[in-house]
Amino acid sequence: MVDSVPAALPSRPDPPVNEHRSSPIVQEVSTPITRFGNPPTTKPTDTTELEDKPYYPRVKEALTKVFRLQSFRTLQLEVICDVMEGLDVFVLFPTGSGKSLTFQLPAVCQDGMTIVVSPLKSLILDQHRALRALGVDVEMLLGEMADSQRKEVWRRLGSGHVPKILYLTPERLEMDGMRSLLQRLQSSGSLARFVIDEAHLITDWGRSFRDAYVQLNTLRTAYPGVPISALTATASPEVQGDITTRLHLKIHAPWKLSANRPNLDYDVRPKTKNVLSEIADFIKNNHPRETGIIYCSSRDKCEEVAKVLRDKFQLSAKHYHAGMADQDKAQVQEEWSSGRIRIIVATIAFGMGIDKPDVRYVIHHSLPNSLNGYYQETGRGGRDGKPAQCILYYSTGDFYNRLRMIRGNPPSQMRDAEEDDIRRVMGYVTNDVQCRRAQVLAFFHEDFDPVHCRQMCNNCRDNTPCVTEDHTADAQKALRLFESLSRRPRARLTPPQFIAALKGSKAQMQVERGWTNDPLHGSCSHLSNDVLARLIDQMLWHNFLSIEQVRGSKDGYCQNYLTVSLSAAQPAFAQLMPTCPSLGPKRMRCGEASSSCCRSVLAGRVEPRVCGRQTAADQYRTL
Ligand SMILES: Nc1ncnc2c1ncn2[C@@H]1O[C@H](COP(=O)(O)OP(=O)(O)OP(=O)(O)O)[C@@H](O)[C@H]1O
Repeated sequence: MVDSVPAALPSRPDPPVNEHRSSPIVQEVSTPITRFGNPPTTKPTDTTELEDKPYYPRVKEALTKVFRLQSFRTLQLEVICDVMEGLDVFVLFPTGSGKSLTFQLPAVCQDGMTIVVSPLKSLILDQHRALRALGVDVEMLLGEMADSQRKEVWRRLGSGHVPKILYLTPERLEMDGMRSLLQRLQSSGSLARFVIDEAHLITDWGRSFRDAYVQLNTLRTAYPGVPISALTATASPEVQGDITTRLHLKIHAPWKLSANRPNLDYDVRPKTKNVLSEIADFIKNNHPRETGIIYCSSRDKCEEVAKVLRDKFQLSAKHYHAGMADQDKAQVQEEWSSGRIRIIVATIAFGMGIDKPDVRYVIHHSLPNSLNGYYQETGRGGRDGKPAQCILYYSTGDFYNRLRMIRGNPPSQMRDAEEDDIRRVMGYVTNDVQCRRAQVLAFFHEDFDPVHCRQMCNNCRDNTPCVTEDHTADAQKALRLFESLSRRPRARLTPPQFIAALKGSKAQMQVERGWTNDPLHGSCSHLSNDVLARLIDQMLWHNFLSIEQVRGSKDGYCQNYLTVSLSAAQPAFAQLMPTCPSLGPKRMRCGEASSSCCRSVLAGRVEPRVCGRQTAADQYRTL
């Protein structure tokens, strides 16, 4: 069983107030140009101007006295001033950068109530508890609350003595009575603002039919004049546009910081059958006493991995997934947060709202579902600003499993988008040339100069020279041969049989089936098996070919057969250029593919070109 949508999590324990409140991440985010080179997307203003604002003394006092923080992080004050002036704001800051303060602090300083719409019970419980610990007048409305508690909150809301902040899920906002109550509060001037936390879900869960998030598009018309804040760590320009339109935000542009997390080290490794002992060695050698997260794609896998780490490698690991009882989840999360267990092996149900500062590694035992998810999941690491390692293990098998799962659903736009997501992930993991950080950031349409990666990814650390070889013509011949062979009787081809046909094999079955008579049989005999296997993989990941699984009637085992998805004759083919740069101990001359070819990317949207030697950064553009 797989956890696809983050399910409600139990709360985590009270954060102490607060040993990481002036954590080094402040430095990192606030000095991006000098220390990390990558400038924030919105230029910080000269804050002396903002310090002249009439409300500044109140704001500054709240920062130190209520929130017990010493200074603002980059752009926090700018956003807070907009909020104090009753403007809509769209805050696009990376994970762990301190978005919450941009609405919590003004809420404390302003008259009226700020309503915070948040997707997960765990996020709500957590922020509610942390704010109460700071002495802020905050309430929440959750389905799971005791009747008496809920009634008390309703009574407060009805009496006009409203709290400064009210947290609820989007579904609560839709419930009977809530709209009329809020309209009454609005007419009495008691409604200060709506805040939509994790606003990317308006688009994402719109796709997965979380209707209540989509319904937020009526806030502006139902409560005209009430300002809105939208907050997220991840939104492509399209998603930003979608959020702005759906919420009818009146903004000039989002407040944006670079999504770069400079203290995260990105590493991608092929997954072998020894993956668990590799993981155990990595933990024992590098982080024997530190905390980490291991993400798996299914509930069963989480349980299995945690058990092996415990029983075989004597590591302190427990599993966590949405199939567990609330109480068990709460207990595991508490044990991990407090450091009694060091490793949590989880599905993506464990993610949003996890604010443990000292997570030193995040390992993906299976492929993440999307690059967006990968960014969010790795974003749980290093929230204290200190280095954290992110290792992703990938295998073609995991890709097919995910694809099969997606295709198990009826055709829909969402299914297509999910398929697109996993293909992009494969594009990322197999691009072992371009800076990983640059690839991740490019997904968010952010240009990143790999120089500023400071060798904090496995591609930047790898100095092996490489060349690009243009195999478009070979790929086209291969597809034409495949189309031709698959029109014949008994024409099912497995990938090894197809490679053999491309190499011109005279094996008995190739001859018997008449494949050797095809004029294109053997047309790629000049390529090594490795290069051909990679070419076929590229065509699979980019949907020129697909895999059909057939269960054998005798042994019950599944066999993978290739099928055609996109014909070589289609114009889309020319837009994708499978390339296969090869590795060698010395610089390779163009066209010299070594049989140990093991670095390859598919440079999409790049015009086919003659091969030539260039730097990795010149050669590759983002998919
Ligand atoms: N000005 C500040 N100085 C020091 N610490 C801060 C400051 N602002 C926020 N923090 C701390 O940074 C941590 C992350 O803040 P917050 O939870 O608001 O991040 P976020 O941007 O919402 O991240 P995510 O999107 O991952 O949930 C918290 O522990 C918070 O107390």
